[in-house]
Amino acid sequence: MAKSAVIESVKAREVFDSRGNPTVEADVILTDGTLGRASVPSGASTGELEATELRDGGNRVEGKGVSKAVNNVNTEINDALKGVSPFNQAEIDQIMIDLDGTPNKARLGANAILGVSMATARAAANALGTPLYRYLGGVNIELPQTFHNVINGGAHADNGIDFQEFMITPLKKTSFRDGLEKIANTYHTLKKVLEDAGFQTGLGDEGGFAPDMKSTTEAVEMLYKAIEQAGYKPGIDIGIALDAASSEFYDKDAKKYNFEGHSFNADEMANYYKDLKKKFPAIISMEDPFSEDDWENFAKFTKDFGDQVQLVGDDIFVTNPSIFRKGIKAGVANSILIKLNQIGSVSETIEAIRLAKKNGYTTMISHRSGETEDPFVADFAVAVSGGQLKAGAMARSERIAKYNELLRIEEELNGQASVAQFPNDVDAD
Ligand SMILES: O=C(O)[C@@H](CO)OP(=O)(O)O
Ligand SMILES: [Mg+2]
Repeated sequence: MAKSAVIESVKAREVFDSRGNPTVEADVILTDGTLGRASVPSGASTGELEATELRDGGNRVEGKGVSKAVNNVNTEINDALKGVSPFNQAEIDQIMIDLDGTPNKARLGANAILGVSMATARAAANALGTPLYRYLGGVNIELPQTFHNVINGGAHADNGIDFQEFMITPLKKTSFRDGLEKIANTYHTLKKVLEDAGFQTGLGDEGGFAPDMKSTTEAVEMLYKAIEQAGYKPGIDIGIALDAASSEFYDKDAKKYNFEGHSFNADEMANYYKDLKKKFPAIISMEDPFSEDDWENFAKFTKDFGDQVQLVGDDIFVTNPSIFRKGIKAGVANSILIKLNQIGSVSETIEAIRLAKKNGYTTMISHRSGETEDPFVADFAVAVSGGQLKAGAMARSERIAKYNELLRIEEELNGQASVAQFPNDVDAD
C-alpha cells in the first residue's frame, strides 16, 4: 500500500444489470498495482432532471448499449486522470465534470463519470487497506435504517398497482441483524398471506412480490396482515413506507393525478394520503407523493402534513444540490432520496447529503431498480452515518448483496457503531 500511488489507468466495460440491460463497470488501476472496481445502476422511473445516462440508441441490445460511455472512459477520462492522486475524491470528480463541460454530464455520460468516481474511491480505500465505508466515512459511521420494497407496482411490475413501492422497515431492533431477521420473517409471511388471498407471488424488479391487485389499500392491508402474522406490531416493531412515484401518473397539462381510476386534483390527492395515514398509522414515510412538476402542492402538503409523516423527495430533487437548495427554500419535503447516479459523482452526492443534514432533512440512500451485484451503496450508507437505505426486498441477489454487505460490516465493527433508528422511534430495549 502506498499513499504516494497515483492513477495509472482507467478502463471500463459493458456488463449487464438485473434487468438484463447493459451498464458501465469501471476499473481504476493505481501505480502500486491496486485495483478499484465499481458498476453503475440504472433506474426505470427516472426524474426528468437526472444527469444523463449515455445510451447508444439503434438496435444494439434493444438500443440500450453503453459502448459510447465505455469508450469515453477508455479514452478521454483515462487521459485526464492518468497521474492524478486517487485520494482526493473532490478533485477527481471536478476534473471529470470540467472535462464533460455540460451541466448534466450529457457529453461523457453520468454513467461513465460515476463509474470512475466510485471505482476511484474503492481504489483509494484498497490502497490504504481500509474498508470503503471507513475510507468514505472516517470515524463517524453508523449502520442504516433499511427499507425493503416487498410489494412492487408502478413502473417496476406488470400489475395494476399505481404506487411503485410498498416498503417495510424494522423499527425496534437490537442490532442490524436483528432488524433484518424481522424483515425476512415478515417477507416470508407476506408470501403466505398473498397466496392465501389467491394472489400470484412472482417478483417485480426490486425483488418484492408483484401481485395483480388494483388498490393501494389492499396492498397495505396485506402488509399489516403479514406483519401481524409474523408476530410483530405494525408501527411499533415494523413500519411501512410508500413510494407513490406520482410523477408517473401525473398529467401535467391537466394538472391531475390519474390514480386508481380517479382523476384527482392536488387537494383530493392530499386528502387521499391523509386518509391512508389515518387508516394505516404504521405508514411512517411517503416518497414523491406529488409530482416533480408540482412543487407548489408538494410544499403545501409538507406544511400541512410534514409533522405526521416523513416526506421524501426523489424525482423532484434528483440528488442535485442546486435543485435541492431551491426545494429547501420552497419548503418541499422533509427528507431527500439520495441516488448516486442521479447526479453522477460521489462528491456531489456527499454535498447533497451535507445540505440535507444542515437543513434538518433526513436522508434515504437508494439503489436503482436496475442494479448489479456491486454493494457500493451499502458501504456508502454506512459512511454517511445516520442515514436510511432502501435497497429492495429480500430475494434476488443484486438486492441481498447490499444487505449481506451490511451484515459483514456489522460483524467487522463488532459493536463499535450503532444502527440508525427511525426519527421518533425509541431505542429497542
Ligand atoms: O423511484 C425510486 O425510488 C427508484 C428506486 O427504488 O426506482 P428507479 O430506480 O426505477 O427510479
Ligand atoms: Mg422514488
